[in-house]
Amino acid sequence: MDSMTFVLFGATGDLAKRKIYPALYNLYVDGKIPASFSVIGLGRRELSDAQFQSNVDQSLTDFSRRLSDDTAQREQFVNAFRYCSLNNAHPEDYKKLLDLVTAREEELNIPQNRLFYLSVAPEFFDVIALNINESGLGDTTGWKRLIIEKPFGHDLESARELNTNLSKAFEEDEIFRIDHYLGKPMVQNLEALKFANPLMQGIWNNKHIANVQITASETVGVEDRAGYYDTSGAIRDMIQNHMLQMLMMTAMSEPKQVTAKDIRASKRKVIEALRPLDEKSIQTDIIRGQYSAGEMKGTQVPGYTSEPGIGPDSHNDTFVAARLWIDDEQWKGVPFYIRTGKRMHEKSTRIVVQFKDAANNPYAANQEEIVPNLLVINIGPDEGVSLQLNSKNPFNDGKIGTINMNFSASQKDVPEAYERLIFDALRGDSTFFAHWNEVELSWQWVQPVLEAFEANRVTLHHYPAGSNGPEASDNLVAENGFTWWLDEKKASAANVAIHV
Ligand SMILES: NC(=O)C1=CN([C@@H]2O[C@H](COP(=O)(O)OP(=O)(O)OC[C@H]3O[C@@H](n4cnc5c(N)ncnc54)[C@H](OP(=O)(O)O)[C@@H]3O)[C@@H](O)[C@H]2O)C=CC1
Ligand SMILES: O=C1O[C@H](COP(=O)(O)O)[C@@H](O)[C@H](O)[C@H]1O
Repeated sequence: MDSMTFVLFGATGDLAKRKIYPALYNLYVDGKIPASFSVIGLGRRELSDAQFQSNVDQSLTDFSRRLSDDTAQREQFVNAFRYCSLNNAHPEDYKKLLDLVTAREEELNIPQNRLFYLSVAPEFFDVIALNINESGLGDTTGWKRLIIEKPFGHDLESARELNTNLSKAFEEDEIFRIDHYLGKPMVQNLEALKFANPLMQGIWNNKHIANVQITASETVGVEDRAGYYDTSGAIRDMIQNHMLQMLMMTAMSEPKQVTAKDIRASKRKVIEALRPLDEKSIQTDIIRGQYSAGEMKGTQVPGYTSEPGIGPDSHNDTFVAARLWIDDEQWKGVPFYIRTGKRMHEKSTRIVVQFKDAANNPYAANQEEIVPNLLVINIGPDEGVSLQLNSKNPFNDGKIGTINMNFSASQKDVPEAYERLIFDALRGDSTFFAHWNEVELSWQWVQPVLEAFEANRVTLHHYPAGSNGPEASDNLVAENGFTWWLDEKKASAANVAIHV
């Protein structure tokens, strides 16, 4: 691993303290970052190095998944941090930053390898890249890389504009666009599950698969992010990025080799083959929802429009379900359903693959109940895979019953998504970062939906907090003769479609 300088914009922010410092620390403890490294934290407020180091240390106490007993090691880690007060929009501040970065490189005698991490609001992404370029910070004799947080644009046009601006300062292979779902172990495991097992490889197609369901349900509501979420909604917050990324990872065909280039090429083929939505299919294949007041684990919670910071007339989507079609030979005729929502019954991210029924089922004549074979990939909070099969039940006169073969992947102390992703960026492996083509094509698919939502041309279904979303989402899968698998509890209260 190359020695390097980690330049962190937004070093006094929430993400830095909750995710980035603990991730760096755990990598350090595991010997996964170079012995000689320097971190330069940036923010507008004035802090001394000692104050900054103490804040970093506190964030480890508060958020690290583990703390080493070795206090000398922790001290050494924190000593690598320096702080520089900088306003993202002030070019003169970048000169000061360049001086500090260079001085530290000389002091530590390390090459000019610089990783710039933009943990700041998206409106700063362009201006920071521009200033890095113009100040000379980007003129290194080593490598330079940029890690950029979401959201990558607000719509297709702004994403393209952002990309054009970033590419004036960084090449595509220097840009690491974070989608933290790509850092989740079971999402990363999808390729191995499919391609390292001939059993799966042979049946991963429309001859054997009836439908695929990808769910990311959350129990939390808007929390304290009203300003961001009310202008984003589930469609931008989850569908454009995490959900489409999971769809690409699930549907992609075998890459030539297990390299970033080939995996990304396979993913790109999926998103390219995604059937575009027209006005008619937006009406039939997209379900928009918003939570109303309801009960979560015995506690009454307010509806979305009564949340702090949200106006009573908000039409924002807190739930989206969609039916997608991948128009290629492998997936022709197989519906892919995706859905995500806040204030739902349970926190669960999972992929359920339902296999087709056998063409000839000799047990049908005996009127025995044969259930579909299901492959369930649990992404979180529990991680694992289970396969639902039919089998004779010795305790029930040898009648056919359902068995589940379970593999639980949950382990204590596994690296978190940010840890894996930062480690990959440090070693220049972009496999689990979103390539610009994927981001652009995702926005392209989503764009007509954004416009239809904004013009209020899609029914907004209200679902009670604590339910599995609007009934319309159940109907979406029922139309093809399916049901959402593994929904523990159906909404008891009626769902109401209120207006168009
Ligand atoms: N928090 C989270 O869980 C997640 C966050 N993200 C993304 O990460 C990014 C950062 O989020 P988060 O940490 O929550 O944001 P915060 O609002 O907590 O932090 C923002 C940071 O930006 C700095 N900042 C703000 N304005 C300026 C400026 N003009 N010049 C220099 N620095 C400035 C602030 O420092 P100071 O006040 O000292 O100027 C602070 O360090 C965003 O893009 C967000 O969408 C993505 C996923 C999850
Ligand atoms: O990116 C985001 O993801 C979280 C859900 O992430 P998870 O890892 O807990 O599944 C979501 O709550 C948030 O709104 C969104 O911005």
